[in-house]
Amino acid sequence: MKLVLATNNKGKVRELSEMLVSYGIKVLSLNDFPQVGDIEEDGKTFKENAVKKATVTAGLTGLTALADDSGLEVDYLDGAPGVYSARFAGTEKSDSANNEKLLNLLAGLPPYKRTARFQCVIAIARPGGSVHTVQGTCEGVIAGEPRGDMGFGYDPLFYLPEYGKTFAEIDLPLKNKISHRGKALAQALEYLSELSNKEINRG
Ligand SMILES: O=c1nc[nH]c2c1ncn2[C@H]1C[C@H](O)[C@@H](COP(=O)(O)OP(=O)(O)OP(=O)(O)O)O1
Ligand SMILES: [Mg+2]
Repeated sequence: MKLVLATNNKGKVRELSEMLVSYGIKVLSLNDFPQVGDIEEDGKTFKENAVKKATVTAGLTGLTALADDSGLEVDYLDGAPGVYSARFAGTEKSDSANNEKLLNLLAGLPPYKRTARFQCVIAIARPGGSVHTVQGTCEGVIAGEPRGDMGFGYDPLFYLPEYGKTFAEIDLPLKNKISHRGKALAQALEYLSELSNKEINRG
């Protein structure tokens, strides 16, 4: 089975590919399809954005497309940055500027008030028009300073009390096991295996 990842985020591509390839799925990226330009993320929810990115990509490539819309919800900020996580500090989408803005907004706040969660909605769209969505969540605490250099985005600030580490301090297989994206993708893989079984049975 062939799947095109409807994302321009290299960190997501790395994490999604690692799991998909181990299931024998052939993974293509938007680099292979320049005709899919920038897709405006104008939805109010992760689900709306994921569905849009997957549907547009499936339509323009003629292949099954998988999109991920994700973000960080910080309780003290009433769920911000949420769907605006990528553009938190401006439209140029800088991870370091986003992290700095988040740290400044939480300056002096004790750990028990720094609770947060990552959300991920994965949408799988087929060229015929059908779309399936799944979601995953991962709870954590916003650290007082960045730690670690693995991962991407807000990983250096996303601290997991059970592990005593941030997402940027754990390796990719462990992150995929416990992360919002890994949990959503596990369900997406179940759906994909049902799809490919159906296709095989249809001959
Ligand atoms: O595991 C994660 N570890 C750290 N940060 C993360 C993670 N998962 C999402 N995030 C952050 C990155 C970005 O600030 C926003 C996603 O925004 P989102 O629009 O879904 O992705 P994006 O614009 O980077 O790429 P694209 O839309 O092409 O898939 O949440
Ligand atoms: Mg985006």
